[in-house]
Amino acid sequence: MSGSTSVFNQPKPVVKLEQALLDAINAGIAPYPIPDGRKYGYGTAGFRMKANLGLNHVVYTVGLLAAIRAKKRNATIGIMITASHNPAEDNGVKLVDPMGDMLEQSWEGYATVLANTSNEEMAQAYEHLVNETLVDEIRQLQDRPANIVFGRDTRTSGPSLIKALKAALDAVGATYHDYGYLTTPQLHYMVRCVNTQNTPYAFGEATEDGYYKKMANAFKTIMYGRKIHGSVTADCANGVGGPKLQELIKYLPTAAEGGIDIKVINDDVLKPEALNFDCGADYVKTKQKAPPSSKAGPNERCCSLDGDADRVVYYFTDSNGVFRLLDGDRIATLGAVFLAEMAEKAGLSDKLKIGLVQTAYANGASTEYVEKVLKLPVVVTPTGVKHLHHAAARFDIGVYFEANGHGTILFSDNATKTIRETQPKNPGQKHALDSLSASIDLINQTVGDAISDMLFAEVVLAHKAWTMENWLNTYIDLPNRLVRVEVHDRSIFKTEDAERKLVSPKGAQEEITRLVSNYTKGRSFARASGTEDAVRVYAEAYSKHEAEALAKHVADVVKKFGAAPDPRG
Ligand SMILES: CC(=O)N[C@H]1[C@@H](OP(=O)(O)O)O[C@H](CO)[C@@H](O)[C@@H]1O
Ligand SMILES: [Mg+2]
Repeated sequence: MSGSTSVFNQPKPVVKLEQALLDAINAGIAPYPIPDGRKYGYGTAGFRMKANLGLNHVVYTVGLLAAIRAKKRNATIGIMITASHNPAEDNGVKLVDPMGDMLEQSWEGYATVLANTSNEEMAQAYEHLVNETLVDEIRQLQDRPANIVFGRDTRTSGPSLIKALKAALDAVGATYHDYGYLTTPQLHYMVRCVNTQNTPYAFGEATEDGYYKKMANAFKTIMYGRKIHGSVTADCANGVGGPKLQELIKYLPTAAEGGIDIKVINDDVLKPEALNFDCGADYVKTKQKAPPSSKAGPNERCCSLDGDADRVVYYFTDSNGVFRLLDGDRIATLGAVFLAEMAEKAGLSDKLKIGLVQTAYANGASTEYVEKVLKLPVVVTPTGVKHLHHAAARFDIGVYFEANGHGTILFSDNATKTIRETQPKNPGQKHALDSLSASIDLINQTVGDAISDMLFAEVVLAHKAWTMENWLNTYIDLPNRLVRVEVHDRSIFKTEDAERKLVSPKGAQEEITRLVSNYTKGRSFARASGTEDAVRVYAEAYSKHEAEALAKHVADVVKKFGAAPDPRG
């Protein structure tokens, strides 16, 4: 992109990099020009697009940025190549920061600028970026090693993208480890393990074997003396989660040994076009039905992962043949019930502040259940996992989930220390402390992890001896409706109060508030999507009919305010 480097504060480099390095950067990117007219943006989920629209150019620039970020943080940085629940022909790339969290938001802009830089300007842009980000420390930092680890999902475009990535890392002399196939949360886990090894807060062994062992050991500890009833059918979206779950199963005790019977379906990674097709978490959540391939009978426990295994939802067909979804809100409340109960049994209720974090899309009945029945605080944040993650980190035990099934549970350093150092006074307290301690290891705290979340849900159901019906009956979801409205320019829809109120266009919120007041238990909001060119309208109310009517009326308000300007002026 011509002139792209002008966004950096320093128009002229303060420190000149060696010509050999700049030449290597230019030579490396030569095979990967930006196709005409393409523009890229680092969004909620990194860069994501049809793989053949210049994604290898983008991946190369992500490699360059990762090297700079690794020097800046003096730590290993992760890169994941995946397009999650998107169709097979898409792919994407995102960066993972040292503790296994998402790239710091202030660097997303650098990623976008570099991705939009033309091949001719790449070395110069890299030099500018080094000067911009490594500022005063530049002389020492430039000489620091840069270490990167990366993995990918099963898409056919993966190998060529990895080739572009390696070209970038080789050009700037970074060291790296290629993990091959990994789920997104496994890559996050590896990054945290690498960066914490030989420290008092070591996260684990940075290998797949280490990941499975840590999870399996924690599972055995919590399961002690409990029994999982029946089997769970896990739909793996024909993605990388399939083989990885199969691998984990080898480490887990079987049902006969007091363990778990996981029936893996949709785990065909040899048919690339099958990925996320008519299966997976996104299919089940948006279509509100089981994948057609599912053979599960009435009341049988099922769950679906997405293509990179960072989301999971549960479901079953009840005795009347009605499909019942237990989404992220349900997994969150299930986790909260268990952890609050264990904290109480461990005598730590006063010491551990447990809270739930949701977005405005969480069903109002789940919020009411947590606040009124569980008597735990609920915080609402804007959409996007990074917002939830940060809010959850403010609790001792912070449970966060998006309704779509992406979420995890965070334990603060204080909580971990308290749980691990409290001396039990009786067997009951010991069991509760052991269960809490094992939960810390079972849950992948770096990011939502479908496999770990699934095991945790299974363990909690076993502890409570709950059937799917029992779980469903903890509260009754308010009927709801999500509508997508296409408008002339979605950027005029600006919100406040965790996206629950529109501040612009002027007058729109007043109309929505007036509409909502006509409905029993009515709640509705409109916000611009961060991932699609549309405004989303969510509505819930006491009855299905009312929820649908409210959604339609609010969508009409959005259409009216979002209509194209009158061409006659
Ligand atoms: C209503 C909804 O499900 N929104 C999704 C969707 O965001 P939007 O900004 O609404 O397009 O994609 C995000 C990224 O995957 C995910 O975090 C979020 O939950
Ligand atoms: Mg995903």
